[in-house]
Amino acid sequence: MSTLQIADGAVLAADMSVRSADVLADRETGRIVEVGDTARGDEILDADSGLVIPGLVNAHCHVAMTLLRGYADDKPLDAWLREDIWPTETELETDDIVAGTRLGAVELLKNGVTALGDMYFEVPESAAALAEAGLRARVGHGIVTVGKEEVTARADFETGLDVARELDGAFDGRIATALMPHSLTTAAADLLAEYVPRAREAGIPLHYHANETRDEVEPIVEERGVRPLEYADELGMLEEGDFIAHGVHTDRTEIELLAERGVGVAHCPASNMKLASGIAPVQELLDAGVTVGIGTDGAASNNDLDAFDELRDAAMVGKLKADDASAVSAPEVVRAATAGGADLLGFDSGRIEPGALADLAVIDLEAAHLTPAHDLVSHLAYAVRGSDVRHTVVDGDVIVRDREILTLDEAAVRREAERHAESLIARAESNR
Ligand SMILES: N[C@@H](CCSC[C@H]1O[C@@H](n2cnc3c(=O)[nH]cnc32)[C@H](O)[C@@H]1O)C(=O)O
Ligand SMILES: [Zn+2]
Repeated sequence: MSTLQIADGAVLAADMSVRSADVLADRETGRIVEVGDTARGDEILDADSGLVIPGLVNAHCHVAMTLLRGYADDKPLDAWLREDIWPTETELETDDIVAGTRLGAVELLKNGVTALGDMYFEVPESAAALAEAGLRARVGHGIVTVGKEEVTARADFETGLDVARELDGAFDGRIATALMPHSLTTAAADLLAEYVPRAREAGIPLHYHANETRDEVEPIVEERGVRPLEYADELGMLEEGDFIAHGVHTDRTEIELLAERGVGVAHCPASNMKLASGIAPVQELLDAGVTVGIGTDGAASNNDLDAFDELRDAAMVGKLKADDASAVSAPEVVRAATAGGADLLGFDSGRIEPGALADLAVIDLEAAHLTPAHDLVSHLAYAVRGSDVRHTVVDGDVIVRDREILTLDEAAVRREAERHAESLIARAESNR
């Protein structure tokens, strides 16, 4: 057994209590073996004056969209996708996506994110880039059929099913998959009816955008006479292990349906604010027993991948929505961003306890904005920033040490991303 000892820090336990302890991880199994006064490990990671937390889980993202960061802002979802994002995305080549994914991976890992849900295209290559950077991810090919011929639409579903089958468990289990139809309005009903059962046969869960905007809910209600999640249920798209993104405009019946089916929600507060989509009823979801995780969504609707920002946004808008300052409390958001997200993605992480995956982040508490330290859970929810992350560990391997990423050359990654972003935009604009 080769071990990593995260030494001399305070540790956040699953019950949200904090105590001084060392964490010992086995690098072969990638799991935590001991929390307490451990014997010396083979390698020591200094966590003095630090808080060891489960690595944050970014439950819903389109990582390679870092290339489109700041390219199109200040528009509602539908216009933003149709006028700016989709026309540009048609120009994306595999190496653009790899460059954007590496850039996103640097940002995520340096901000203490250890696992994510990623919906995009060129998944074999982007999943490899994520895993090689050191991230754990549940990935899928985003399937869109609107505006496509039947053959092309079907081919998109085939690609989605193929990558989900082929990549599940790849990279020593760091990569898991899902069938990812883009949304209930952008993926055709007849093809969903055909492919969802095929995913089930292969034991593949589903992930899709749902109830994100009002404009998405109304056409389904008008055309089918049921709420979007009832429609999803008719298609067999609400089974345990599935998770949706957003769930902003969900009514009581839909919330109960999610709870009954054991389907979780990746809440993306910044994206929902920026696109003026609305505010998800997070406290109601939690009260109903729905698992809630937190996601940044893509960098073009956020515009960064700092999961700590997201955690704070989730707490803030959760209170506004509930009209209650006690709603979406600090412990609740911290749990959502760690164990909640891990449960959504189906990873055995998000909790610091023996047997759990050793996916961890160490927060540097020596900062003016984190002084005094009355309550570290409060700090995690309201005061910590991504830049306070000192170390990040995945599978017991140190990926970020003293704010430096060890798996990638950050300067080279930034240069490459800049180059790909420029050429992508130039190609897209010359087509207009
Ligand atoms: N294969 C599809 C692409 C789907 S990937 C997932 C898509 O979700 C888009 N996206 C990013 N953020 C959001 C959001 O908040 N809501 C809905 N879609 C989004 C993203 O730009 C990307 O086009 C195609 O052929 O067009
Ligand atoms: Zn999204």
